[in-house]
Amino acid sequence: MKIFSASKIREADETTISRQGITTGELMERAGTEVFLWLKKRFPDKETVFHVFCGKGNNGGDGLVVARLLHNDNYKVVVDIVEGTGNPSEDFTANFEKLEQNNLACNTNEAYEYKKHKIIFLDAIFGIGLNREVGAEAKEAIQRINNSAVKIISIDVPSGMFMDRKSDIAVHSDMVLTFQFTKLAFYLAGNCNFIKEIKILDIGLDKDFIANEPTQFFLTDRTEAHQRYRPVPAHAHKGTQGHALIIGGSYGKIGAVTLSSKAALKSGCGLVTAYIPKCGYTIVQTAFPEAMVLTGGEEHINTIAFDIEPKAIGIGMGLGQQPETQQAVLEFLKHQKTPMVIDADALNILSYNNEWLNMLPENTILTPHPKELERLMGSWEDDFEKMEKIRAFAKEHKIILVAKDAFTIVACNDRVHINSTGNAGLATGGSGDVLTGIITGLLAQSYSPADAAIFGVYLHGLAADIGVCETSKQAFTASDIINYLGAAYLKIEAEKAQK
Ligand SMILES: NC(=O)C1=CN([C@@H]2O[C@H](COP(=O)(O)OP(=O)(O)OC[C@H]3O[C@@H](n4cnc5c(N)ncnc54)[C@H](OP(=O)(O)O)[C@@H]3O)[C@@H](O)[C@H]2O)[C@@H](O)CC1
Ligand SMILES: [K+]
Repeated sequence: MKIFSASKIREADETTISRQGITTGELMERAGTEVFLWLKKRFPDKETVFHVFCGKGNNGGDGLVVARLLHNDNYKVVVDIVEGTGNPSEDFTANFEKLEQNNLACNTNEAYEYKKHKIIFLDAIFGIGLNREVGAEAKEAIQRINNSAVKIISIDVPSGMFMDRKSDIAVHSDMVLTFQFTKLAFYLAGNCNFIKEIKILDIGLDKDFIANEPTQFFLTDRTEAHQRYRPVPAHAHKGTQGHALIIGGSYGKIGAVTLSSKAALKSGCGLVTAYIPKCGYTIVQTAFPEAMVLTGGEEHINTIAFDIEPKAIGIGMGLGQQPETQQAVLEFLKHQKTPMVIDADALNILSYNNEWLNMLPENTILTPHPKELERLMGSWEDDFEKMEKIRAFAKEHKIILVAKDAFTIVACNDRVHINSTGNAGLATGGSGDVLTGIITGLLAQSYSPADAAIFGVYLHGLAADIGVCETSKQAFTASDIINYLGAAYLKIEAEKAQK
């Protein structure tokens, strides 16, 4: 799914108004109606109290439409107009007047007499139009909302959240009902406390505009993942499903390479060879009998040489950074032409030898976690700068960068893809090793590097989303990601079949 900037969303808005021959007020009525219908379905109990906090712009206007529709549908509605939210917009004023005509008064300071669990706060103070720091009055309203113990639903965006820069204060939403497009700011690490759940409401913006307007940002949602997924061909055999080579491990870190190798095979490739130091030989052969094993070095890898022809290579997991290992990795990378995923210690070795980055084959995939990312490309001021640096770094070195985070980012071909699956259960040792294994396994199955990275990250997160429902987040381990890969594939197959 495309992610547009606030100014592009305004363009979509204007194009829709002109092509569909409607007014801005009619579009606002449509947007408010979608919110109303969603709320009505989710909260059918007419005793529910909706306390709507409105700013004076169009986000506040949306809030007023919702308030009126709820009121006319016999819900209990309380409306507060928040001061210090700019000059009233035309459509805000029109809807404010309609509210009076419908006998719904604002700012009545009405005390709730209702049971607490039936109160819902609707946040319509600011939307995508926030363009300066929030002033004292609006801040107070935001704090009041946040300090409440009730369910908070934001219209379009959590009020106070900037679309293009770091936000210091914003509503902490349980649910954001956002119009037509998801927003980039929702996925940034610094904003993760502001949103628990996102629901995109279709408000019928112009389809041609959405299809044709270019953007650099995409959300890897279900549709996007389905497009990249390649089912196993009916005539497949282990020779056609690709051979993955996983290089890594050192004394005490053989688990990393074992996890990675298992994940590669479970992602669907035909054969897996693990290239490890001799100290891991019995461990890998015993823990993972499906793998073939090659060795180089005793307790750490000191040479990388083999006579097999893998279709993809994953390197770095548990490798260590002994000088001999570093030398072996650099020598190895110098001659590589095979599609490759570089992770962990192999990435660190590359960061100390930055000039090597340009020698990597085009579209080599790098999978750093935040610390490794910083070592590779330097630090960043905020999430927006980080995103921009990632995009530019991938472009400059003609590589694919998989920046692991709560919402993992894949930068390739001057585009940024934000993953939508995964959860805090993935914050566990070895989950990165598993991801590298999955992506290598997909590469071996002839996925393009971009598809392997984007779909691999999605699949990894989906396995965790399915898994934690049975294991809990606390008890979820990297091995569970591998165990639930099958369920993730089955879910994707079932969703595709439903279409
Ligand atoms: N496009 C769509 O798909 C549709 C969009 N719709 C809705 O419109 C929303 C965008 O509305 P919006 O442009 O009126 O801006 P909004 O966020 O309400 O802010 C209000 C105004 O406040 C001001 N202001 C800014 N910062 C401030 C501050 N710190 N402190 C005080 N004031 C501040 C600033 O005005 P200024 O003072 O700069 O003139 C700004 O314009 C969008 O999120 C969605 O809900 C739907 O109705 C229809 C379909
Ligand atoms: K809002």
